[in-house]
Amino acid sequence: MMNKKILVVDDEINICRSIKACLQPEGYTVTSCLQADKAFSCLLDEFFDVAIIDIRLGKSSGIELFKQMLSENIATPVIFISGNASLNEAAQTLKLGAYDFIEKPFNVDKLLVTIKNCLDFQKLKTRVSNLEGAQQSELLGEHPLMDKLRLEISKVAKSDVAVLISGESGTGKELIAKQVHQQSKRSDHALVTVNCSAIPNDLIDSALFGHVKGAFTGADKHKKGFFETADKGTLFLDEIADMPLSSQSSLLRVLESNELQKVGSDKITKVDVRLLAASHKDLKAQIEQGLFREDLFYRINVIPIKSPSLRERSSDISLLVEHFIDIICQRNGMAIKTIDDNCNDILSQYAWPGNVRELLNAVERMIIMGGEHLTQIDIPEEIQNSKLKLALDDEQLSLKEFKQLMEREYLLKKIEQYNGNITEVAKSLMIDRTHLHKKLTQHGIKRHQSFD
Ligand SMILES: Nc1ncnc2c1ncn2[C@@H]1O[C@H](COP(=O)(O)OP(=O)(O)OP(=O)(O)O)[C@@H](O)[C@H]1O
Repeated sequence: MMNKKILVVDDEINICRSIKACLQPEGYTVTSCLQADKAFSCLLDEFFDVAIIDIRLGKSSGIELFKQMLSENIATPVIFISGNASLNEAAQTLKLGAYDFIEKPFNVDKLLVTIKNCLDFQKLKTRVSNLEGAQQSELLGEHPLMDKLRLEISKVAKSDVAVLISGESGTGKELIAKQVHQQSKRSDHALVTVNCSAIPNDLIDSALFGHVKGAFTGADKHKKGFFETADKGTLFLDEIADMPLSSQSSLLRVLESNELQKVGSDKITKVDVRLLAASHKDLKAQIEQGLFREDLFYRINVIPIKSPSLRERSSDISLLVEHFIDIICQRNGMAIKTIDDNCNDILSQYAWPGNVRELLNAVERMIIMGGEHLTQIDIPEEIQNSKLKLALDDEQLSLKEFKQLMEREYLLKKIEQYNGNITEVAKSLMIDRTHLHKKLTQHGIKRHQSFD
């Protein structure tokens, strides 16, 4: 049984009946509607794999219904049917993005083939967008901790259990969730990502479970929640520690029963969702402070995965930098820039509190502001300054080495301050230009393109 859901919208009851009679024996579940407004509320309430809509619906129009669907981001593909529509109207439906148009009276085989092609096309579209997503969501790193992480991902992807991804901010928790989804049997369906900290507390329930029209002030239409959008796919709840306690109870109920009630409704809707969650906060500490429900913690933490900080795998920094240079230059239509080897030493010594996200931003800044060959002076100041702090803390450093290091850092800072203008730098340091050039050679500071 293929169990695909089809919505038929036609104001002639006999057409609805005859389409139902052809589709049901083929394993389709068919819902019929005689009016556009009823059809629209069905589409808001439930997910359909295909909608078959008549262009002329008594007083209303199938094309208007389709426009309403587009404005609500209802992604159900539409096949239009009509016995008396003009060529112009047929062309209009296709232009708006309908999958196909069939003229009435149609033969059963033609309808069945069109539905099957439409379903195949949808499947292909999801695959292509997943593949595109997979390309952008490659987890880079050759450190053994990354090999371990990739192995864990491939194992959990084969199961359907809840996974809790922990790790500092910017370590790639969202990428891990994408990988788990893409490698799982749910990859032909949606991965819905929700950042719980970005939704106001009083709207979380309606965002997750949906609401019906009039459920609260401002609820002027029915709305599907993230759970229903993720039906048959994966729901990734990022920053789950920020979810209020009352919503945590509702979430637990839904996870245990696989059923939900929209806010303001007593109708029960079945959902089939795999849950992934992430937090950079320590959930055990949150439980102790009474901020997170212990029973929910056990429900979402069936398998824990830890995303390592960049500090723990600093040997991966040069590889990440090269990759980011390639993608950022390509994205901005620039020739690929090169980078000095000693930049990697400096970048590897920094603590990276914002992890890979901070590294990505730093490289982006260096590319935008720097020349064709990136050198130490292109590295953002706060990262350079951290080197001074490290030097001060380094008990192995001799006075001579410390003085050399300070001198080098000071020269770089001045060069940046005067945009590489050597005459100005020499003047500010109260030495002559020849002396300054000698110092630069001695410290291996290369001439930047904007030097004089
Ligand atoms: N191993 C990696 N390889 C390539 N890119 C990575 C890697 N880890 C993280 N990134 C990139 O770093 C950025 C931040 O990653 P992501 O959003 O997944 O982190 P996060 O842990 O979910 O952060 P937060 O806790 O703030 O939500 C993204 O642009 C992501 O593509």
